[in-house]
Amino acid sequence: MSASKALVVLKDAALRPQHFGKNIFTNPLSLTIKPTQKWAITGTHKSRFLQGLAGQFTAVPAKSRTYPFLENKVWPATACSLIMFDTDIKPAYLAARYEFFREAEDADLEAFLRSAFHADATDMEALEHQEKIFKAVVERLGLTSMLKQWVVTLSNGQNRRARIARGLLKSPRLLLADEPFLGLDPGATENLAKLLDELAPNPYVVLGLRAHEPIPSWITHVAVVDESGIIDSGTKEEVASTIKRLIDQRNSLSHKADLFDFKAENMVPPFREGVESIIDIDHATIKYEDRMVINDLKWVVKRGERWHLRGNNGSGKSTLLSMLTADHPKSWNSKIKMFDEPRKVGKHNYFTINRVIGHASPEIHAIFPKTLTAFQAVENGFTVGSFLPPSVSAHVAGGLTERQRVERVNKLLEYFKVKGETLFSDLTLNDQKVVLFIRAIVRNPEILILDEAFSAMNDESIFRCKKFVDEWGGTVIAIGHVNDEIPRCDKYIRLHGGNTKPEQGIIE
Ligand SMILES: Nc1ncnc2c1ncn2[C@@H]1O[C@H](COP(=O)(O)OP(=O)(O)OP(=O)(O)O)[C@@H](O)[C@H]1O
Repeated sequence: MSASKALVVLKDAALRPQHFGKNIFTNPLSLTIKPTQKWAITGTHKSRFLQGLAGQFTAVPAKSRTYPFLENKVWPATACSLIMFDTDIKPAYLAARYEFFREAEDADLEAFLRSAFHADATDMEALEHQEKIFKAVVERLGLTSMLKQWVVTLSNGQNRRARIARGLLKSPRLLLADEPFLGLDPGATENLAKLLDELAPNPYVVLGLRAHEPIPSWITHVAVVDESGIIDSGTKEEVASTIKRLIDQRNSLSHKADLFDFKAENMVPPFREGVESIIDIDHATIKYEDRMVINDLKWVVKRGERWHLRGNNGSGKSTLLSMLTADHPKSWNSKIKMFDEPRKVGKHNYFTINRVIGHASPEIHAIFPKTLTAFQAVENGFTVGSFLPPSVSAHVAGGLTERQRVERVNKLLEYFKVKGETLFSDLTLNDQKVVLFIRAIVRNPEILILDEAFSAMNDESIFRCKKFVDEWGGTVIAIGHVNDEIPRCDKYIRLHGGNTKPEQGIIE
């Protein structure tokens, strides 16, 4: 391998799913990625472009996409590793995550990571090398203390880091990481950005970033891609004005009149006479074996309040929400009051609790039945429970007639521009997230829980969803590491894992 040979050369290339299929980009693509350059790809079609760089899709004509740095017999699609987070969410079953017995096929983190190694590496030198890389990658990604933990119990941010680690342990020659920082807290983002900078040439790295995401300082070149193809490419400085234009377009969306034409008719949040607090948690603590995750939490949520639940990856945010939604075994605790009533087995059950909650989260997305149409998926929001398929959860809530329910589903789908007859699996990632958001609000819940609900949505959808939640007057608890991707909140609670008590305050 010559260190001076280009990594990827596209020369008037058309990319197609199959040889005779339709071109993915309207215009032919030309771009050369040199080993001395560090590229980021951005724009609306960056993920498809990254797939093309990773050797997926057919390039027409055949020689229009080449990998000069690879030896002749190396197959590009195996030498290049593409990590995409948006389409491949952890398939953790909500409740199973917190249960204490495991299925035989569950793996601990160490086994999961080691499965990346080639089984044929048997000589001592190769094995020693593997161990060295294993230790370095695990340490750099802050995973050492979790090696014996079941993969399914990792938090979202920890799970992402685990998957990047596994991608690196496969020893690709070129690593393409699409939105690797999504869902990571600022500290984890900084560490990962530093690691990705230092890796080249083992492997070379290309990033996929959203236009408004900060570009790491070490990125030297950027390509901006939309459905037509590459609209600009060059050094970071050369494309700065194109990126600014994209960000300006995004910001101007909030002023578009047609975004505000939806009236949340009949969706005035229910009111309970004489009820003081919606949620009242009185000094609760949660431990996994000896490890404290939630430390002495005292939290009162009043009607109509909007809370931003903050904290680093692994600080206990999802654990807290799972207590509220009765997905956690410790949810049955009289220290948790809802509507001034302490939770009691016999008096409350999973369905009575979730009847008042609308919930969208990455976990629900991961286990959501993909064979429903968008209409059925939203309608499923009238059945109580965060994950059960409609045939199982027959508890219908919402106080509407069937006709009114159908009308509301159709109106919401229309407002959010999603076609009801499309299969959930055929929707774009953006539309899947939108459908899950509508599913959470369709029943007009008393408490709306939005756990990273807007992340990976496009700008227009984020504006529409935020606008909707801002107009709707119910109680909201939102999680999101990026401020742009949460609705307006007036209070925050910050969790610190087991080390320090949670802190609370007003958002100015
Ligand atoms: N069953 C379990 N056994 C042991 N540890 C667990 C278990 N379930 C969760 N954890 C740990 O509890 C901690 C809190 O996880 P949680 O998912 O609540 O974090 P989070 O704040 O939501 O993180 P993120 O921002 O990454 O989504 C993590 O360190 C996680 O690894």
